Amino acid sequence: MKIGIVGAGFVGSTAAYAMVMRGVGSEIVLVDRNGELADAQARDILHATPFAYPTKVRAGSYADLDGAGLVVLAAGVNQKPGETRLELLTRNAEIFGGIIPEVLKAAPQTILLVATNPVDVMTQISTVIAARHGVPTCRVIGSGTILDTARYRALLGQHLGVSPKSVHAHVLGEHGDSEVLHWSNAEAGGLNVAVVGDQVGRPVTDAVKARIDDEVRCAAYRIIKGKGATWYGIGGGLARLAQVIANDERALVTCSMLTDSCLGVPQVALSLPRLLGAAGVISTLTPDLDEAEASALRHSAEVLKSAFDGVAL
Ligand SMILES: NC(=O)C1=CN([C@@H]2O[C@H](COP(=O)(O)OP(=O)(O)OC[C@H]3O[C@@H](n4cnc5c(N)ncnc54)[C@H](O)[C@@H]3O)[C@@H](O)[C@H]2O)C=CC1
Ligand SMILES: CC(=O)C(=O)O
Repeated sequence: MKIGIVGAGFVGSTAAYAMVMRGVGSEIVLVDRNGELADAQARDILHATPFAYPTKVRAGSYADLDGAGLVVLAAGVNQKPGETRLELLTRNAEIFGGIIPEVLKAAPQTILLVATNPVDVMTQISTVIAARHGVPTCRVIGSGTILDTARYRALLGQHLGVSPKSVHAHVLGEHGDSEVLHWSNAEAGGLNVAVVGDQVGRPVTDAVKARIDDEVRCAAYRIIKGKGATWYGIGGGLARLAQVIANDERALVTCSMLTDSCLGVPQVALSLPRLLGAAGVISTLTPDLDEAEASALRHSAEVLKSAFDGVAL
């Protein structure tokens, strides 16, 4: 599959590198308004292919996205220290208004995978713009909480002394401050993590849960304070989503998509467990939430809905 990436900064270039390392895609085209940057990133990543897979990597224009099965959107501004994702909305919405028609002119059949923040609202904006070009909702996906879910699994795995690959736990709702860690059904080895914690002598106490919640929810703020931006986690997450789509895996992932109704909040893009394959999102699962989790997810949906409603499109 040919993959386009618009925005060759930290996130876009790391996604391309992670795709090359995983052998995802046969060709990757990097597009950026800074053509010199896109060209330099493409050359640098191409030079890693002998150590990975023989992917063709190059910089290009929008016209070079012709025939792409997937286009990742990672263009726009990122957060400065202390800034929230939602504070980026006005600037990035304007940028997407220009980018999406160009992408769809070259690749009308593509799946759009949005990474730019605030990713859920940007996904909803992209869905509205793409619909004007005949693109169905299921082909406009946001990376959503793929990254937060990875952070949650990594930290839970670390606490339990268990591989994060054996931990099945999800972050739902906004990729952002109102996100919901789904504790009541977090599992490892088919058992609730609370039971696993007791059995391996590493109890998942309320204090442990509070620490993991804080580390997941505030991860971006802390990393941005230390190094200015985040890129490895999301780069890995975008490459994994691309792999699921390219291989028609029908994997269950937490990603964002415009959703008809979430706990009574209509027409909002947010993350829920979704079945993903070559055609995009095939179906969405309804998570089994306790009362507090349901209330937190409804609040998250309301935050996102109100942010989207404030955008002029
Ligand atoms: N969804 C997620 O989990 C994550 C999302 N992000 C978001 O990804 C976005 C990109 O972040 P970084 O790569 O760190 O920023 P960056 O500044 O390194 O890269 C952004 C790139 O977009 C390009 N760009 C800007 N306007 C453009 C336009 N109109 N057309 C083409 N290219 C354009 C810039 O030239 C720049 O190279 C930000 O919104 C950031 O918040 C970052 C980390 C995780
Ligand atoms: C920047 C961002 O969205 C993250 O690292 O979660």
